[in-house]
Amino acid sequence: MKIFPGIQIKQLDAYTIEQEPIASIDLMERAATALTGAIMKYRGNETPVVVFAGPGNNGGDALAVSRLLGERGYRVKAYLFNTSEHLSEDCATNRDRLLENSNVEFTEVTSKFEPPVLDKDCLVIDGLFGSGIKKALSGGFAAVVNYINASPSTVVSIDLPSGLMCEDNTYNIRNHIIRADKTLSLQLPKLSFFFAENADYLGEWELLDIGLSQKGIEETFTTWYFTEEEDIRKLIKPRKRFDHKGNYGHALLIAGSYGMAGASVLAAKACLRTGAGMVTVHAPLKNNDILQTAIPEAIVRHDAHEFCFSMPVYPDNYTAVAIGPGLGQSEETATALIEQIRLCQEPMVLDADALNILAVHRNAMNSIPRGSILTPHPKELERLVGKCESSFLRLTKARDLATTYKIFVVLKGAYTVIATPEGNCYFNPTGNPGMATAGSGDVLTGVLVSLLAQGYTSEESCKLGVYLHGMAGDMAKEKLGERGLIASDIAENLPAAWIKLTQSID
Ligand SMILES: NC(=O)C1=CN([C@@H]2O[C@H](COP(=O)(O)OP(=O)(O)OC[C@H]3O[C@@H](n4cnc5c(N)ncnc54)[C@H](OP(=O)(O)O)[C@@H]3O)[C@@H](O)[C@H]2O)[C@H](O)CC1
Ligand SMILES: [K+]
Repeated sequence: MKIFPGIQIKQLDAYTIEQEPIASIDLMERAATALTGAIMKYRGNETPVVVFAGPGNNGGDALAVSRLLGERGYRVKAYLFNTSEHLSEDCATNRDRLLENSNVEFTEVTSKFEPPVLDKDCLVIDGLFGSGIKKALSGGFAAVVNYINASPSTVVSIDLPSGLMCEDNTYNIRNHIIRADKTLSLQLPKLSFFFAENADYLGEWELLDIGLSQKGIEETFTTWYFTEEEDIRKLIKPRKRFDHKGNYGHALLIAGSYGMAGASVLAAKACLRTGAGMVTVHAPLKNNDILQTAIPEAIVRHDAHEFCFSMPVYPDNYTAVAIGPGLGQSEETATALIEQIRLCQEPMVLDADALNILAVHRNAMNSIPRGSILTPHPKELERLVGKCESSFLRLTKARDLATTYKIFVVLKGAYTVIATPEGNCYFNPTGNPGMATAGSGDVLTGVLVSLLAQGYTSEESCKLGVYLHGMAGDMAKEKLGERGLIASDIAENLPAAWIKLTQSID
């Protein structure tokens, strides 16, 4: 699914109006009908409703929703803020429709505003502003936002919480943004929905189909995408009757210093559970027994060093290489890592301490094979690119890193985002807060190198791997809940995630 900037949403709106064709006011009515349906599912008509409408089309939607809810037996009070005596055409038409023929208690606010009582049982519909704002709310509008936020009422926002911008909110005024319980967004998600610092404003968000032109959506350029299950299913390669383990690659995992053997166990297990034909773990001597006992399916290759990685591995015997989980950052390890990167010519996976070492030895970034996959969490990314003031700026820097070095950057978190060497960004929908637990990233590294070893391209491996990892976490959550979930559970649930993803394929 594509994610468009606000300006392109406006163009798409205009394109739909022209191409379908449909009158602008009728498109608004279609949006209002979808919104009304979703609100009716959320709260029955015993709930008193107070609507706050702004002067633009977001306000127009809100006034149309007021009328439709009124027709469906809801008790509705609607306030239209027309303080600069200028309404969008469709907003004005909806005001007139509301005045003409409805049981809605309507107030047009032109100067002084006497706020209504907003109690716990009341549902507030926030239609002050949507995708049309360009700067932070201020003055009277900020006061209304504060009044709504201070109330105990449940708040549903139309399209976006008023005051939140579609993309960059780095310099927005945070307490001038509506804190919604639910956001009903029209047709497509907005970029700002994917950023942690906006979660409390959005509440739960849901998309409503308002029939914007599919052709328009297909033809409109974007670099931002929200991955859907059907995109992922298309990537999966079938397995054939006469296949043998040689067909599914041999992954090399360089991981786990002494005391961190668990990282290599988790990654190796995940690598096997994702379907690699063979897995070799290169580990310090001291970790041999742990690995051989914990994961008998893996081959263990011994470093000359007892405690850490010190000896680069010739990569030609392997289909794909991953390095980093639990590796440590000693000087010997750093030197070996840099040499390892130089030896590798094919895309590799770099995670955890490999990234921390690269942050200190920036020159080595130039030796990373094109198409390699880096999997930083936000702190690791910041060590590589410097401090980021907001998630939007962090995304921009992750993308710059990907395009500069022609690599894939998998920035981990809720909605893990994959930045490609071409500068595209794919947000992943699967996963849950239970996965915020030690070792979760090691499992992802194992999944990614497994897919690379099986012959998936780097881009396919990132999209499929991140999705599968999140799905395994979601399946683990179904059985265990979020709090007690640990990284091994993610690895253990990879087979179940594969089964779910390949239903109707295998
Ligand atoms: N394609 C769709 O998804 C559809 C969306 N619809 C709805 O339309 C809105 C977007 O409507 P738009 O009129 O473009 O924008 P807004 O309603 O958000 O606000 C515009 C008005 O607000 C004024 N404004 C802007 N910033 C501020 C501010 N910081 N303080 C005060 N006032 C502000 C702006 O004034 P200008 O002087 O800048 O013109 C406008 O008056 C979308 O979110 C959906 O809800 C359609 O209904 C269906 C199709
Ligand atoms: K809104």
